[in-house]
Amino acid sequence: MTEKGKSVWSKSFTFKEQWLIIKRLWPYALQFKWQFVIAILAAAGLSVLNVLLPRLLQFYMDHVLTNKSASLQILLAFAGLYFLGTLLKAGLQFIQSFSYSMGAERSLEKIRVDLFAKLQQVGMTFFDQTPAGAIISRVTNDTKTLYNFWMLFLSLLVASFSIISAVIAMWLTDQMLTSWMLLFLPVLCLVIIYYQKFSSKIYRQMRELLSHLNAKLNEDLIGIDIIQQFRQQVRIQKDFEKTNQKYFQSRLAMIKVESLLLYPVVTLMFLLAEGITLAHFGFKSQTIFVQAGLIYAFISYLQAFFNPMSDVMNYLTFFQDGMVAGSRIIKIIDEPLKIPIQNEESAFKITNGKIEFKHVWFAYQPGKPILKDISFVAYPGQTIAFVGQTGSGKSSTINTLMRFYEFQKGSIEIDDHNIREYRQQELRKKIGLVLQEPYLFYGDIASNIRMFDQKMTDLQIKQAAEFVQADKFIADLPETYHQPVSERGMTYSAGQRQLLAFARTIVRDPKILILDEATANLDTQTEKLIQKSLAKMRKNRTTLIVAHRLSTIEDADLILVLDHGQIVERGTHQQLLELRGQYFKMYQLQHQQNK
Ligand SMILES: Nc1ncnc2c1ncn2[C@@H]1O[C@H](COP(=O)(O)OP(=O)(O)OP(=O)(O)O)[C@@H](O)[C@H]1O
Repeated sequence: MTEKGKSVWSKSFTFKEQWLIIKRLWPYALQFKWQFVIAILAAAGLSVLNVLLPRLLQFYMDHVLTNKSASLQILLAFAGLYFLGTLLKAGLQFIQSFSYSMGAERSLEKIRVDLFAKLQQVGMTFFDQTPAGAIISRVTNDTKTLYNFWMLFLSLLVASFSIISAVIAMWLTDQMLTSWMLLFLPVLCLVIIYYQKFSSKIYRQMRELLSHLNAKLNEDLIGIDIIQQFRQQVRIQKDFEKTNQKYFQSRLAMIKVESLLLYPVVTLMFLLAEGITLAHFGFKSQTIFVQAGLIYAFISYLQAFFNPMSDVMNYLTFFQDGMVAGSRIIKIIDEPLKIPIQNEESAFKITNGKIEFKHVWFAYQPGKPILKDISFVAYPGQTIAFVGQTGSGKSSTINTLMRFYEFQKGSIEIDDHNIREYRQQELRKKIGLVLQEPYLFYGDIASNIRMFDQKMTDLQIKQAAEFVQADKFIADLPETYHQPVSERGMTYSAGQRQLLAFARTIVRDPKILILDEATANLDTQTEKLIQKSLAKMRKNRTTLIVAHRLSTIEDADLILVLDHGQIVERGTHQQLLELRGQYFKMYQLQHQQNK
């Protein structure tokens, strides 16, 4: 739903907008043009066969069956010919459906790849502004919707071929009756338009309710611990049942509309046309002899004329959806890159790990500075700690150094070179970042340390685990380094997950280490254990630590106290205590709490 409560699915597009969307999606289809061309040729062949086969039967009924002197060979020849024709029809049907679906699926696969590639480049700002659920929906649901949109084109083509060939065949059989049948065309168009309007509305409601159901499910699963803690299960269950019931009702409405209108209306018109045909030939037979085969053939042409209409009606329901899905996909593909630019030609290497912030200003949103005039130097091997109230800008300082976001004023230097002068790969390789909540991937312990770098040896992984003292808990696991990890590693304790994150970082031997509240989620006992690993990791590395618990950073070479994005105090633990300012107050407060 949009902010005004109006659904995105009801967005209407002007003809120009629709044309632009189709024009943008067109190149994806063009890449698989041969699949589509083959499918179209098969569709054309099918429509020709659909009129040739009844013609053959007509001849058989009127000239062979009625001819008593026809030999068995002729009868068999007709049977064989009809059988071959039917076989060819089945073959063409297969080619049409298979080739078109392949082309459609391939083009959608390409769209998904492009979308994913774009998501890797758009930068953090995009993710701040776009909910994860919406992005997942773009890559999965919207591309799936486009499949039906592609199928609409096929159904329109098949219907056009079918109508043209049927009308030609009917015209050659009986011109007057064909003229009457042509009167059905505007009626059919009206039925299609009416059905499309009606069914699209219900379909849209159905989609909204489904996304509502998905969102509910997502929220309920993510917040399951809070739900249980606050004993909200019954309310949540009832809520879910209500949403589910609404969705069921909308599905029911859709099923009713489809069952009532989709096929029966076209069948009804076909029956009417059939009745007119029989009446027409009945009257005609009063004056001239009418052959039975001719009537059969004409009715078969009528089938070819009416049958594809149900498919067109069915797929037209997805037209609006296809437009919405297409426009949203294009929006991501066209999203301007917000990732900070690095000099990818540069050969600079980070060798010492000196970091210098010079009067850095940074804002997530224009005009709202979060970091104001930040300056400090971290000499190689030193540990610098950032402390301050929540929201004071500690993590934002790290975000600018990690180049997740572009800062606006001042400069950041590493080993006396502008940070923009390093290749992104060099920065990512030489700066190790450990966050408060480590993310473990589906796989096993080893793959989570290796981070899918196949060049890394098992020995390196073991050494890294030993270094951070993760080896002890790994040795106790039934499958040690091959113990499976699933569901973001939720079967491991917070401390174990953090040790794995340390091992994963240290195995890459970074020159600079950044710990953003890396021990905040741990109990004091585990934290003490982990501090030992951290002390080893920090040796010979420039380390920036963001911490709430001041006891963990007392030994830092420099402590920076941030307040509303500014450094308000700086010094060692001892110096800051003597200063009796903000740091002193924070220290006293924590000290009292710990007593
Ligand atoms: N991605 C973002 N987009 C917009 N504003 C943000 C974003 N991240 C943080 N902020 C804002 O920037 C300010 C500083 O946030 P930051 O995370 O740097 O604080 P912090 O000192 O690390 O806080 P904490 O100790 O709670 O982690 C806050 O006002 C916050 O609301």
